[in-house]
Amino acid sequence: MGNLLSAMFSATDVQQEWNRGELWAFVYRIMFSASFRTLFGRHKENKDETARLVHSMEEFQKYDKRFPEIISNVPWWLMGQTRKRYEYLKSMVSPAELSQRGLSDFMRMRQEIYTDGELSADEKAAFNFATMWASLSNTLPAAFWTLYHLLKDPVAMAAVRAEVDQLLKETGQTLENVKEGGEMIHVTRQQLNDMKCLGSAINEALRMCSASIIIRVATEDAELALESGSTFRIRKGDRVGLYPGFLHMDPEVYDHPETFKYDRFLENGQEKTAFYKNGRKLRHYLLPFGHGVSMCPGRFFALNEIKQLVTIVVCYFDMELIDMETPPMDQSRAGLGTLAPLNDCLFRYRFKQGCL
Ligand code: HEM
Repeated sequence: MGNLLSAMFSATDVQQEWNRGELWAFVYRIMFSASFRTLFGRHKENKDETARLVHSMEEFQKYDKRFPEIISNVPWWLMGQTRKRYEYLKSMVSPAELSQRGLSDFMRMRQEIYTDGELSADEKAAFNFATMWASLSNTLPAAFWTLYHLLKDPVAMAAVRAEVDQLLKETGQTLENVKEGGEMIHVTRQQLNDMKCLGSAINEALRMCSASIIIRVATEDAELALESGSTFRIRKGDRVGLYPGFLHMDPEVYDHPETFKYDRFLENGQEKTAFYKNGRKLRHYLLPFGHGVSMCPGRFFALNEIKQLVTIVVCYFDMELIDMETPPMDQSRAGLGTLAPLNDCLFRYRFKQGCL
């Protein structure tokens, strides 16, 4: 929460007048810097890294734009500065660099796993960068779409605001005692878990924007029977790609799947888990984080971070969309993770009265 708050305050002109900005760029900058600091820690010597982080973010953004080509094995020499950017970003998370930082438990445990093998420093840096990419490139679009849809739907935003208000009251916090440099809001992990309404809105954003292909290698010959009655014969060693996006947009499972319904995953104040297809209750109805042994290990972190972002926005800011037309999703990334908006959208924001 502390990293998000400081990223938020340094990314915004602290004033109570309306500021205009672009929502995707705003979310990107805040979430990049907060996520990086939370996962990889702060530098022990270089306390103020703002300029370095902004540069890394710009390099990451350019690298990530090329990701569909990188994954398709387009040679580096056809991709301009991409290789240089990759090397630079790897150096940000190399073992030597990480030894200078106060790492999160998650990253510390991953470093411990690597020491058991015989990986070179460069290979370890490459694995760390893969984690960095997996965390940022998926969480940032998910955070954007959650905030975008809440800003677009006043009923959804009012419901989330009521939940945040309730949480503040229960812990003796009020917006009046939140002052710059003074007391900051704080929420516990349990409180984040209890935010079912916001959790539902995030699930709904993920349902609509996640487009990962889950790839598995068959370890033995098998036969896959489909509902339609046809069967697929799978040989040992075959790669199987599953695309949950079809399920997420199936109108039989989710009525009006193109519409954002913040309470789709909410039932009597609890998380709704009953979804049906052909009259049968589905065991798996939402798979933005994959499934099984290699299911995303960062899912709790990502969900909590998005909840914290929205909580901060609700507590400290007035925010309104100026562009009301929903931007299309960047389909060039279909299959690779969550989809970012293809173009940015204007919004305006100001600090709430009493927050300065
Ligand atoms: C909304 C945000 C996120 C989404 C939608 C997402 C989605 C996914 C998906 C679909 C997979 C593949 C799972 C499978 O094959 O079954 C995956 C793997 C992975 N994710 Fe995430 N992820 C998110 C955030 C994060 C974060 C924040 C981190 C790190 C803190 C992270 C680290 C990883 C890693 C290391 C893997 C590889 C796991 C393995 O192969 O064993 N992800 N993620």
